[in-house]
Amino acid sequence: MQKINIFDTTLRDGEQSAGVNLNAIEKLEIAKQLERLGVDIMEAGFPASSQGDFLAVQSIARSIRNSSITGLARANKRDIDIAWDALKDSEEPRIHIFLATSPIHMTYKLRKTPDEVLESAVEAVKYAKQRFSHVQWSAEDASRSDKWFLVKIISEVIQAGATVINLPDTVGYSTPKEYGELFSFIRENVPSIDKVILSAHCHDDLGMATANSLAAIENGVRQIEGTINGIGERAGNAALEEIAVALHIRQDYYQAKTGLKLDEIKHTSQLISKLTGMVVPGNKAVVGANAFAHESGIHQDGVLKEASTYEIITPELIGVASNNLVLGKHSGRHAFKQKALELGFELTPEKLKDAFDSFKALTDRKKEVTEDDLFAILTDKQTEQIDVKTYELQSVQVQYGTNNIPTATVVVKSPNGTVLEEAGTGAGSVEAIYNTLSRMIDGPVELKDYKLHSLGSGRDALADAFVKVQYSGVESGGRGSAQDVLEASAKAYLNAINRVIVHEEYKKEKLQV
Ligand SMILES: CC(=O)SCCNC(=O)CCNC(=O)[C@H](O)C(C)(C)COP(=O)(O)OP(=O)(O)OC[C@H]1O[C@@H](n2cnc3c(N)ncnc32)[C@H](O)[C@@H]1OP(=O)(O)O
Ligand SMILES: CC(C)C(=O)C(=O)O
Ligand SMILES: [Mg+2]
Repeated sequence: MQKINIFDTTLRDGEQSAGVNLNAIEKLEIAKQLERLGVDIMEAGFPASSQGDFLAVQSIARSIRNSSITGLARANKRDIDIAWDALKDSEEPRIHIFLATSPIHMTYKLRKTPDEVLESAVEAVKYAKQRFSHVQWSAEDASRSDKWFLVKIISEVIQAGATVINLPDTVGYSTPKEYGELFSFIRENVPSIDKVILSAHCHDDLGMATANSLAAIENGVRQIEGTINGIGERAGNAALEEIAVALHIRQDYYQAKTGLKLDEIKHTSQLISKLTGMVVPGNKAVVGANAFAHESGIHQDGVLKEASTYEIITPELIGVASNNLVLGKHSGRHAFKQKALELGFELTPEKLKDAFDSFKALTDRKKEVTEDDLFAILTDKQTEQIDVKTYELQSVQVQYGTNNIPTATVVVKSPNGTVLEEAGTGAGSVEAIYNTLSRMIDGPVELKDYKLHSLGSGRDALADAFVKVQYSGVESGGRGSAQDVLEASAKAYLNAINRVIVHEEYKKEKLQV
């Protein structure tokens, strides 16, 4: 059975999804979960792209021990130097250098001749090799590149010291047959190809990212790149959970496996969805809410008689509903802590106490506390920086009538401890709250996006609100969950502002060290 290395780029290419903006604290939480999932390599970011990304990559490189950490760099010395500074404390520092090789990218974007691109690639790999023992080189837009040019440049970067060669389908243009043949061609024509690991990196513009990745495996690729939930630039990257489960279920066909702990998939997917605000579609393969739901009579009849009639994947395989510990009004701290651990949360005693208090408050208002509810509470606590003073919602009240102008009265504790109270109106209840809150915040806030959905099912399901605001020169996303949609909306708005404040403090603290 061939082992396939999983290279997760949720924190780099995944974060390139339009509207997604994770701060360093959230990135570290995701990295810890990716480590639990068992990814072999984690691309933590693009250190030269911003100070925030540099700090995030550095903190991940210093904290994660069971996955290799890498960072992206362009083919220039500055990006490589910055990547080294961010990654040098990791267990096994590795760098990912990319440079486009297609005529269209070389001519119009890089404005370089093929010879100049070849020279830059070789120079960059040689330079990186002076520090990094693992150097991955990617031929950006490989699937639209001239194959003989690829043979030439790959041969030379291998000679310069590259240890992994990645041939991305950058714009999701390739078909499975073509993409597989590209790898066969390279394997046949680059004499030194056995010295390196070949990697595939697919995008989903034509909906073929998973199929293309699997075709690459059939043609000798030993590393697959992708993201959880398939998030990423434009239509996204290949969804790693789909590839890992496909290899597991169709071991008979592929004769290959990954080292992923498949029962961590659901938790990882939920965490990433919650922190990025990118909702997983119900019909999404493997992790969608309906992935194991049988609706029609003939299917239900078949499943009742013998599950394998319509069920090729069990929910337990990916970690859904694996235990019976039900939490409610009468549960205590021990059961709560146990449940938190089962859900993959290791909270400090202080945060665990806060989470327990929120859970108890919820049991007073809600008959049944579901795993989705617990997940929301625990994620909020886990990513909260309790030592930074932020805005705190104390109360929100809205008067609404079909013939009245909605009016909100909001009480908020500001970071300096002052309790502020304001009232304001809006075209709707949420707008009334947001107009009021914006007057209470120090500095202008511009609302860019607002989304609301329910967590789980049932009439007392929690509301989960997601907003995007522009504040202090930064675009920031915020989340809030509560039983009431208006409270969830108010919390999400303040959370977006607080994330900017926390991140500024985090940067100040890290840059002083
Ligand atoms: C396929 C991918 O996913 S690639 C990764 C894409 N990810 C990102 O771009 C996210 C982060 N990016 C950023 O924050 C910014 O683009 C930065 C900080 C990296 C660069 O910002 P700027 O210096 O303002 O440059 P800008 O983004 O406008 O243009 C990119 C420049 O890099 C050059 N470039 C692009 N790819 C490469 C490469 N692989 N190696 C060297 N130079 C490159 C372009 O030709 C252009 O150079 P020019 O200024 O001489 O024309
Ligand atoms: C940086 C490279 C590997 C990339 O993301 C792509 O080509 O899609
Ligand atoms: Mg990509």
